[in-house]
Amino acid sequence: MVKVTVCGAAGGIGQPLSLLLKQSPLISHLSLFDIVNTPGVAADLSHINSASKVTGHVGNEQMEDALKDATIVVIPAGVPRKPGMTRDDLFKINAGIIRDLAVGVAKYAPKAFVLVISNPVNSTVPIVSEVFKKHGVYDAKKIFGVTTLDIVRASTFVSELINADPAQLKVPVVGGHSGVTILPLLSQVEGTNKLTQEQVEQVTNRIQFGGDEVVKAKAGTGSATLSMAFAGARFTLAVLDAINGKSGVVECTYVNLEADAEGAKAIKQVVGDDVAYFSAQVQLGKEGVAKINAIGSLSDFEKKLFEAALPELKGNIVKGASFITDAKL
Ligand SMILES: NC(=O)c1ccc[n+]([C@@H]2O[C@H](COP(=O)([O-])OP(=O)(O)OC[C@H]3O[C@@H](n4cnc5c(N)ncnc54)[C@H](O)[C@@H]3O)[C@@H](O)[C@H]2O)c1
Ligand SMILES: O=C(O)C[C@H](O)C(=O)O
Repeated sequence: MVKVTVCGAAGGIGQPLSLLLKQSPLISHLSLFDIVNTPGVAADLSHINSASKVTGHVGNEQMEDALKDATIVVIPAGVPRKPGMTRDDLFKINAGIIRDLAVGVAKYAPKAFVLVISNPVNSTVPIVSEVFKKHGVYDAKKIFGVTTLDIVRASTFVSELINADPAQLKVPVVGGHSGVTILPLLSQVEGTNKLTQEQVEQVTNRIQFGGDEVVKAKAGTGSATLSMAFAGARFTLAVLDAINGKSGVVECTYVNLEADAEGAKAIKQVVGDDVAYFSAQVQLGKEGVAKINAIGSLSDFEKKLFEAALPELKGNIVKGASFITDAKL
């Protein structure tokens, strides 16, 4: 039995993400949790003729049923940005939402893989980790920040410039998931040597601030939902493939570097010892993180991007972790 629980399943991301997951034969039970509307969403999805069972659960009293025995918990719960806001501006509302959901997962599905979509990802992932530590159920190999949308955007934007197939083009994007902490490694992509430095800088900026493009276009009604659902489903299905024993599953994702001590050593040589979380190319296995790949070679331009990213990333990590470590649960 493979149960996947989506927390925030009635939302802008949650609904299309659940639709995409309903189509997967790898899932036998799709459990939809939210503070509103999941019975309706579940009834609607349950008419789709794929084999999985769909259940809807609303509010804290139904949280245990929603979560128990889950193999994977995907979390797109919380508030999205409006124009003019940074992702960090969401911390004051979303930190508490993520903490409470993490407490539920730690109690009712302590062995689940946790896939965190809610922003600010750079801080919400440390929040989940610290809650799990407090409950004595922490496994760094199983807690992931979903940065797949950055990868999806990078494939789209770069392929337009080098005339490649966006579905096949792989562009590593490492670091974190907000503005300058998003680090696209274009120098590692075949075909980008024909780009001018100006093109490299422009497309890097577009990948780093792609989220703002959508927030601005949606003009106060939210942020990326459909592309995020696509990206979230891709990452969830990659994790499921790895759980099912498929080899060679590699995705960029934001993890605690403790998840792989050897991999961490190589990454810390580049980013310093005091960066606890980093999005890197991660080999996924049955138990979660199997190996964190090295960052690889960087151009001089990319080295400068790293310098700009690290202070903000470190601050975001400390802010998230201390929200739990400095509080009485
Ligand atoms: N990681 C990424 O790349 C990425 C991409 C896009 C959006 N996001 C983030 O995802 C989050 C959700 O975005 P959205 O557009 O779907 O927002 P939304 O407002 O449309 O949906 C959020 C849902 O969360 C639910 N919710 C609120 N508190 C909850 C709780 N305590 N338990 C369960 N559910 C709860 C709401 O009822 C709502 O249905 C935002 O924080 C946004 O910034 C992240
Ligand atoms: O930009 C946002 O706030 C949502 C998301 O993180 C994104 O990258 O689209």
